[in-house]
Amino acid sequence: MGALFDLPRRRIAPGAVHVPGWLSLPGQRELVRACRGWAAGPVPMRRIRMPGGHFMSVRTVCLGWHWQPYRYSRTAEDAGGLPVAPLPGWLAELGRAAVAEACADDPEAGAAAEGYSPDVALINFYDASARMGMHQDKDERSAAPVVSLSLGDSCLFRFGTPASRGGPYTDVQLASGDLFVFGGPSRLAYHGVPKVYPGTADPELGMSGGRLNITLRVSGLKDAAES
Ligand SMILES: O=C(O)CCC(=O)C(=O)O
Ligand SMILES: [Fe+2]
Repeated sequence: MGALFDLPRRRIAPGAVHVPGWLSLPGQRELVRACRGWAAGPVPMRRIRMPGGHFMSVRTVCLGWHWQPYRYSRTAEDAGGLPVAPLPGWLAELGRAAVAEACADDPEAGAAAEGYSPDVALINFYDASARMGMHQDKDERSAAPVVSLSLGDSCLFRFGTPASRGGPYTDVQLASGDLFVFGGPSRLAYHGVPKVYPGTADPELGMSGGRLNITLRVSGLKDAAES
């Protein structure tokens, strides 16, 4: 990589890398602005209703493909029925750079990163009391890594293994600007967000509170084979 200096990079599990401070403050501000726009529609940011009837505490809006438990579609049947907004090219490009950054110690994985082409983004907003239970990201039909970008308040991110929801796991603090990539043997690892730390964001960020998380994914889906 042509980085000016080496960012600290922590391997959390095989295929899972945490890069603190990857996004600059101006870069974070730009993403926060973009998230505001996406949250406004055409598909509104909403609480997802789970099959058991309860609603997630996190609010979510999608780009590229709309996710609801447990499938992707091009239209938001559970949120007004409109077509989901496209995933902008610059965001896919950012995802490519993220995978390259995470793989900087691993030339083979780094070469594969050049072909990384995410077509789904989930944008999650956490207020002070929101959290996300342990789950796998497994509705994609691709083994390509998931890229996670954090903005706003810090959180506790719990990262386990693909084998069990119950652990063992590693607890990581994700702060604004942090990158987390999980792929390879960790692609289907259980993970969740048990806690957000209110008031920890830089006031310069332009968020009045809460945490945003953007995950970029490769759906592996084609329009003709929607599921
Ligand atoms: O908010 C996070 O850091 C994780 C989000 C997540 O796991 C998901 O959207 O599937
Ligand atoms: Fe997830």
